[in-house]
Amino acid sequence: METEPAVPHHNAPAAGSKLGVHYAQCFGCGDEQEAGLHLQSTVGEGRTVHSQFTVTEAHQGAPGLAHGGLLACAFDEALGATVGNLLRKPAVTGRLETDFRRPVPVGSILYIAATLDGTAGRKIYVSADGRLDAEDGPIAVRARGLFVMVGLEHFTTHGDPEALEKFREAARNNREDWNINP
Ligand SMILES: CCCCCCCCCC(=O)SCCNC(=O)CCNC(=O)[C@H](O)C(C)(C)COP(=O)(O)OP(=O)(O)OC[C@H]1O[C@@H](n2cnc3c(N)ncnc32)[C@H](O)[C@@H]1OP(=O)(O)O
Repeated sequence: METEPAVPHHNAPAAGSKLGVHYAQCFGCGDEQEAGLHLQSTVGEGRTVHSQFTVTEAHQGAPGLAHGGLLACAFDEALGATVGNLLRKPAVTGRLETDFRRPVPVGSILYIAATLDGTAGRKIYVSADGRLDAEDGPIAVRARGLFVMVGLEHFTTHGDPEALEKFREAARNNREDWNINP
């Protein structure tokens, strides 16, 4: 199947829009996860979303350094926020590839710039660079993701329906026109 350019949904938030928490219990962005990443995202120009988070002591692998799996989590969240908010269709991570290029110390801020690269049927290709301490800082991590569009039954069948209602409530509060159905 040929890959096509990803076209943002006509109701996708405009460049400059800050994206809210999509689910309070989400480890990536939730405000009810004390040790979570508290990733904050803003829509950029074109098909991009800019996210950032501060690496804390709760995020360590080696002493004083971020855990690689946790950095992968940050990219999963940043790429997922890009897919979800720009395409406004439910999708889940099918594949996530990460290149760790530099250590990421506790106290640093990781700036993640993600771009929708294309779609092919239900598949969505997205990639991101994570830079240290500034939007133009040195690249510490790069990631590529494949997300797969799913129906709402993915979450009702495999997840917690009550939690899903919380998710939908948060989505309604963030943007009333969120279209959760693919
Ligand atoms: C505003 C919202 C913000 C949200 C942010 C959230 C960020 C966090 C996102 C996540 O972490 S989601 C949780 C982690 N992911 C999962 O739990 C997904 C678990 N996997 C599944 O449920 C299924 O495997 C999946 C839905 C991904 C695919 O199963 P399906 O049966 O629906 O589809 P299928 O297996 O036929 O695959 C569809 C296409 O994707 C391709 N595909 C699926 N998984 C792949 C893979 N891993 N690598 C390469 N290709 C893959 C597959 O080959 C196929 O390609 P073709 O259409 O060309 O044939």
